[in-house]
Amino acid sequence: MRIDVISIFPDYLSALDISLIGRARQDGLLDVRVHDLREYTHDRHRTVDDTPYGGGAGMVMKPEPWAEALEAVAADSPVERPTLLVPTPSGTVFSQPLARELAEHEHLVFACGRYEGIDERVFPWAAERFDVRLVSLGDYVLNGGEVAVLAMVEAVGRLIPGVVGNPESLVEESHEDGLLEYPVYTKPSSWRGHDVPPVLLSGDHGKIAVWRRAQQLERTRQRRPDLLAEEPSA
Ligand SMILES: COc1cc(COC(=O)c2cn[nH]c2)cc(-c2cccnc2)c1
Repeated sequence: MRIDVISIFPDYLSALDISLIGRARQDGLLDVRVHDLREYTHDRHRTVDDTPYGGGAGMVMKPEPWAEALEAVAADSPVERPTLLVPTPSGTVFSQPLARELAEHEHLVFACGRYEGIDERVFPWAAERFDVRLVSLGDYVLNGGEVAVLAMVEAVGRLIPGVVGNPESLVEESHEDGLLEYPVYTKPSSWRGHDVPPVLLSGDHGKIAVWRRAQQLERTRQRRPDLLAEEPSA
């Protein structure tokens, strides 16, 4: 998979050089390229933003640098229509199913917005060449999309075969089956007056599986009842 990230703070993405994603890049499983949006400006001050039409506080990212950066990325894309992902509070919610879908794509391009956002006209313009997805990581506002991109690249990258050493560890995990994960424990079995639930020391794998599923349901009921909400019957 090829991943391109466009940002005015490319160094923010240096976390992609280390750990799991860094190793996957060294192993040739991921081709990650980070681009400085300012390389696509032509004025002395390398301007990427301007005041908002209609007034209001803050600044808006100019469309032209984005168009030139996206054209450059599309020019040597391995596919006809790369997927353009734009982290924004006004996007559809990112999820494990979406991460699984994106892990099948050949070329992902991430646009990191800053300021109050990107000129809205960039998205219909980009839609001629890209499959444009505005994606939210949650109902809060960050100063820029970089942190969200790091999260999404990790969520998607770890699903690519070979990136995670033991693919078994990808099966039983939070949200994979729509429920929160069960509690986990390791040695010592008694720690500062807190003991590991005895069932986990029983060696009875059937009972352990039942206990774990019950824990998942209880946790999900307590912390994320929305995940259990019944789909409205059609
Ligand atoms: C592309 O346009 C953006 C992107 C971002 C960065 O992403 C997030 O904040 C985010 C992504 N999932 N959850 C939060 C922030 C704004 C923004 C909007 C209003 C005021 N201030 C900033 C606009």
